[in-house]
Amino acid sequence: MIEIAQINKSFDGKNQIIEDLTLTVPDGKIVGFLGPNGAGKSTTINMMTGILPIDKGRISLNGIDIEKEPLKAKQIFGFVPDRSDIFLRLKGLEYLNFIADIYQVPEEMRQEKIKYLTEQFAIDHALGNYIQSYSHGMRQKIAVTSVLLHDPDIWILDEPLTGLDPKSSHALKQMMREHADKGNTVFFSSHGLEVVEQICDEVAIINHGKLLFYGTIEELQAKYQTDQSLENVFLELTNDA
Ligand SMILES: Nc1ncnc2c1ncn2[C@@H]1O[C@H](COP(=O)(O)OP(=O)(O)OP(=O)(O)O)[C@@H](O)[C@H]1O
Repeated sequence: MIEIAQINKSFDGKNQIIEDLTLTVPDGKIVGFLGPNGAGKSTTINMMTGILPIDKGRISLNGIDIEKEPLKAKQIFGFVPDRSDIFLRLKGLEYLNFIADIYQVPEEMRQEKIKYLTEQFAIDHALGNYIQSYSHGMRQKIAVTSVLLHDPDIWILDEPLTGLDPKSSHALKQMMREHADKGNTVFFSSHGLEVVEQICDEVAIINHGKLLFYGTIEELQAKYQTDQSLENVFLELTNDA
């Protein structure tokens, strides 16, 4: 579970980028995090993962405060950022072993996870090559693999499906479903409303750093008294004009 309680963020001390945002992401569900460009999704995720300090408010992951106990909190979540900066001069397998060392993943589990994940993403054949030689999609896949190696309870994914081919995208969506069905937390940001409609149990919509809606798509439609697609409701909800 992720508990975000009244968080605020400003980069210049004047403009409030995130304002009194409160949101609880429950276990056992896939939750989509939506908002137009610049709404504050990445800023929120960066605070959830301890990359950015929180001006006011608090965030806890499975009850562990990200600012008070950052190392403990970081052991229980896996984070795929929107842009993955990975070590291009390492070979795929070297990189995965490096990350597995950091998280102290036992040898047997490491082998098993690397085999399973890289086969799912069809990059198992390329693990002996330098990451530098990988395509954009392959780099994304190795980044996702590295994040899932230590089997984190909470998955936080910033635009995880961007750049993945249909087969790998399908595999990742399936993994997200299985992970949530086991009672874990999956939280991901996306601009792909069709994907969100397809796999999310609930959605959180923000604009200008404020939460506009949190609930199921059916609840969203009921609230706005419409049976329109998520895309249409989203456009209406985030239309500033
Ligand atoms: N380091 C920073 N310094 C100053 N302003 C920033 C910084 N990072 C983000 N912002 C501003 O904060 C606002 C929210 O940005 P953020 O990246 O969180 O939005 P987003 O919802 O993730 O957008 P996108 O969908 O385009 O990725 C934007 O107006 C952005 O310009």
